[in-house]
Amino acid sequence: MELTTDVTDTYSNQTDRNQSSEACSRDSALKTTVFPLLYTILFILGMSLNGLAAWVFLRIPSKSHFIIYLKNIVVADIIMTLTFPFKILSDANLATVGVRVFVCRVSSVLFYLTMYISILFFGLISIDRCRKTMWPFVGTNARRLFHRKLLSAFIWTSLFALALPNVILTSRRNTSDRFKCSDLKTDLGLKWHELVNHVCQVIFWGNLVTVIICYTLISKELYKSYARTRAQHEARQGANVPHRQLNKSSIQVNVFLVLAVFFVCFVPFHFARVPYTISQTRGRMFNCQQKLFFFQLKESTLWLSSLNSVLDPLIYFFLCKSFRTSLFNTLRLSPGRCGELGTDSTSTPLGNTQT
Ligand SMILES: Nc1ncnc2c1ncn2[C@@H]1O[C@H](COP(=O)(O)OP(=O)(O)O)[C@@H](O)[C@H]1O
Repeated sequence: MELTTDVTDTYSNQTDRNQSSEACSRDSALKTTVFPLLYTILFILGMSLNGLAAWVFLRIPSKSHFIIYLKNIVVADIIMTLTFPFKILSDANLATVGVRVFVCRVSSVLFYLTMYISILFFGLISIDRCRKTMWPFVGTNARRLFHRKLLSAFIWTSLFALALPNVILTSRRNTSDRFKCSDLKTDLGLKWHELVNHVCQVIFWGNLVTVIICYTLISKELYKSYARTRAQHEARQGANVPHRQLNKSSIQVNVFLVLAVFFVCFVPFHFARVPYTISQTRGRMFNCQQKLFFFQLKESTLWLSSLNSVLDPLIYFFLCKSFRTSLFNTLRLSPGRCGELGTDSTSTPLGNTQT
């Protein structure tokens, strides 16, 4: 009798575990179908738009800080886009174990590396746009341009050095075919993974504050300049000037493009990342349902971050006049009304730059 009860208990425990591991399996339709489809769209758009952007930027000399930063973002976006096919295959369960290990060890690490490189260069772009707005007549010279190139190399090298241990310390053999990236990490690897995520949170929130401060200063400066121009115009004509209104709204859209991209793409991920990293490194604090929830939240917001690689080319188009001109020349198109985006005198110091 006792034996029967024991066996029944063991059986029901086993069944519970199986049921709960099924309920907690990551292999939902969201992971295996929806995200692979969404990433395929991003891959096609990202390769086309960033390929075109790289081709255009190759024709533009690095004559300003702004262009140097944008070129760095194009390179980061292309590398990020190239990691998507591995993620698609792995998430859709179409990849071999070897490819899934490669995703954990190399391609995901490259993905995050390029994401934080883009975030850092966005911060630098905001500072540069702010400087241009406050001191529009201060130019640059070869020495300063060289310093910006050195700074770019420093950013790539230091983020690479920070991410490299995530590759090296993902060295444990998988014991089953169903494994998570954290299962492949050594104890030190898990600690490093947590540390890197904390550092990356600091990088992100630091840059977000920088972008907000810079664009608030830019908006103020622009408004002053707009009010001045409008007053001069009204003094001359003594009437309302509707076409100015149109220019003002186009300026504001451009000013807030960088901010909007930053908020939509990166803020949700950085909120979701905190509990997910804790669930990876201190697993006992959560049950498997909670872990699954944090994973799905992280994956959904990660897609928004990946969307950044497709939205960046829009930023080049709207904020960089040299890019637009070179693009229209390359495609042998007439700029039409788009040429006006960067020629509005009130917007010259802003993002809508001649550089
Ligand atoms: N901010 C980061 N910088 C560099 N590498 C990272 C970063 N965040 C995670 N990684 C690495 O990317 C790989 C995938 O991590 P993660 O997305 O957390 O795992 P999972 O795909 O299992 O959810 C791991 O090797 C991890 O250490």
